[in-house]
Amino acid sequence: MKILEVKDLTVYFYTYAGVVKAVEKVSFDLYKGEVLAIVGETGSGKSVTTRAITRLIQPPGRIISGSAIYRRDGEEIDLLKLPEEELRKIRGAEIAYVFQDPSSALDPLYTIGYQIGEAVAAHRGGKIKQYFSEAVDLLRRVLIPDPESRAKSYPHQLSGGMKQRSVISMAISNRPRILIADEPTTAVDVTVQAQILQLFKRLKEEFGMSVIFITHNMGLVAEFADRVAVMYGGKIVEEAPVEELFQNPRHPYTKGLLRAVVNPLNPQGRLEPIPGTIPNLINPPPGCRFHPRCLVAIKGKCEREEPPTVGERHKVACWLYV
Ligand SMILES: Nc1ncnc2c1ncn2[C@@H]1O[C@H](COP(=O)(O)OP(=O)(O)OP(=O)(O)O)[C@@H](O)[C@H]1O
Ligand code: NI
Repeated sequence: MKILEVKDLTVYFYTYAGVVKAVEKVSFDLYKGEVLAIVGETGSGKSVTTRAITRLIQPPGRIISGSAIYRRDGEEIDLLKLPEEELRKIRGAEIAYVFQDPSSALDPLYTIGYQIGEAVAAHRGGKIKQYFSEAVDLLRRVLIPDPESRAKSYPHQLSGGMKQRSVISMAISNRPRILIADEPTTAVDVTVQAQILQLFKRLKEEFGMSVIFITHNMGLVAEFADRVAVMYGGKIVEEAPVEELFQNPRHPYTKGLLRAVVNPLNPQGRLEPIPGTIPNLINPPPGCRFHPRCLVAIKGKCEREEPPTVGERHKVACWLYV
């Protein structure tokens, strides 16, 4: 069952240098209870896409067009058209985010327990104090040792990994239906990263939460994702179940990414830049945005016309498959 259906999402940034076409006609689905990974080089539009789902785009950015249909109890809600007041009730509660930098999500002046209580109270009402024991419970859930005393700690008293887990416990405090984790793992080492994703997996199984996670680490994708969307230059170029993508990548860009991963000198499977530079999104290449870097581009075609997306379970946008 689809819980979220993003269609033709387009987001531009109006800068002095020109209009940055950061995300253009991006479509993808999220199913109930699945983990969808979004991968792609820096600047490919992963964060902008996921932030736009609940309209977390600040000026000079603007959502130009598209829809984001959120399905809840038989209801269909277009998040891009919902009045801000109603969207605010969904954002943070039903659709929660964990952002790149855990420190920026925590207030140094308040204890962790207080801040988690605050997150709960914001959506359920009542006094922050009454949620303290729930905060301790949440910290236990994200495997923080000695949660009673941790709840009384201030952010600076915690390690990076602990801070990240505290932020996650805030994000899951209202049992979101969708959790969006934007590189939740860069602040911590790989073992902790894997533990956190393991935790998401458990939450997904426990209460059917759907997860979108953004990462540069293909090892984590292979281990934790059900499906993968690959972004390049503001577009999704390929989308497939995870085993399918690893065994049978179709887009030349995806193939390049995966070649970089099986490199034994790169044991953690981090994405390595493939030859060439990421496109300028003020003047993106015409046709297929990847064509200037593509070793198998079809002359007279790829630099002229944009490839359509074909396929059902395994989607690809490349002229080689049309
Ligand atoms: N405030 C802004 N002003 C102008 N351009 C922006 C702004 N925010 C994002 N962009 C542009 O939008 C594009 C997509 O950025 P985005 O942050 O979504 O990339 P990303 O895939 O998340 O990269 P990373 O892996 O580094 O996090 C980039 O070209 C970026 O320069
Ligand atoms: Ni990002």
